[in-house]
Amino acid sequence: VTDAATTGSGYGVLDDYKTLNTYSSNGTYYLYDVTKPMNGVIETFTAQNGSSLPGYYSVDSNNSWTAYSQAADVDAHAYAGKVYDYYKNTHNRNSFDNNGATIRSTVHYGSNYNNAFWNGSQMVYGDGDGSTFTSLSGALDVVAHELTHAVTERTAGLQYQYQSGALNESFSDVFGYFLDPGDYLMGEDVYTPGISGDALRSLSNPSKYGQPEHMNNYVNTSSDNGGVHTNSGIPNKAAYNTISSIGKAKAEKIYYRALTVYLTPTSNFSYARAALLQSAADLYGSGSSTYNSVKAAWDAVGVY
Ligand SMILES: CCCCC[C@H](S)C(=O)N[C@@H](Cc1ccccc1)C(=O)N[C@@H](C)C(=O)O
Ligand SMILES: [Zn+2]
Repeated sequence: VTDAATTGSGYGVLDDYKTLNTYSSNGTYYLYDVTKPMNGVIETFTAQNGSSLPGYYSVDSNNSWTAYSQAADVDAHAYAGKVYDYYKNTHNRNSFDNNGATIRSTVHYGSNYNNAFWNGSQMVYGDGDGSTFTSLSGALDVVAHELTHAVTERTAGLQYQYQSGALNESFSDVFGYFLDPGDYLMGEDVYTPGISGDALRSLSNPSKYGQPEHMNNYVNTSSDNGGVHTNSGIPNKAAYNTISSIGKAKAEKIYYRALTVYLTPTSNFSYARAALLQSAADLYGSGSSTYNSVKAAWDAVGVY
């Protein structure tokens, strides 16, 4: 029996229809995408609500991925492909290692697991408990957040603690916005399925969801690796200030350059300001309005 790349279809977490890059072998279909250039494979697994990784290939008998239990698999696979395409088409980066590394996701991790993460090798998504979250792969900004951790790990290597950790989190949120620019909200598509209009975080209004948005309100804590999900509100607000003044197209070039050229494992907020200013100068000139907008964005959050 011949093995072949195939096109399947199915429904995502929000019951949205989509086509899928799949693979058929011996009469079974796999969420295994071989369509990317330079052999960058994208593959999706299920942990079947266990906690061992990667678990089992997500499979289907007829390439029609329509079961409710397959929705998280469908979105993890489709959205990983979208994030791959973004980094390739916008930044000419071939996967998170810029060398065609296989992008692996596992869904249905754990039981009622209200989170998603990059474990150093792959992306992992819980199904949520149905109240705080629904399946987290159902949001493109979540998938972009997690895959950006992989890019960060292979470039700046920002240590996941205190200010460098808050920057690590912020860059994941900011690229989550670049993938899902309809609003400045984070996770809104999968957060509190019973409540509309809310989100886990907001780039434009961090304080609405309990985050500081000025250095004067930096939270000194040892919990959550030094408050990485709290203090990310400060660089997130600076990013909102930047994007709203210079636009997405320029902002994403500046953010990608800072992440891949200037930031280091121990960079703090002040260094991130300098890295973004240098990137703006490199790309648009040191006296440019773009440069001045980045400067104003960080002045406004009290980081110099
Ligand atoms: C397992 C240990 C914790 C890992 C934290 C991962 S990287 C993370 O930051 N996950 C995101 C998921 C996300 C992303 C965008 C939008 C919504 C939700 C996150 O923010 N997790 C929150 C719930 C947290 O860990 O506090
Ligand atoms: Zn994260």
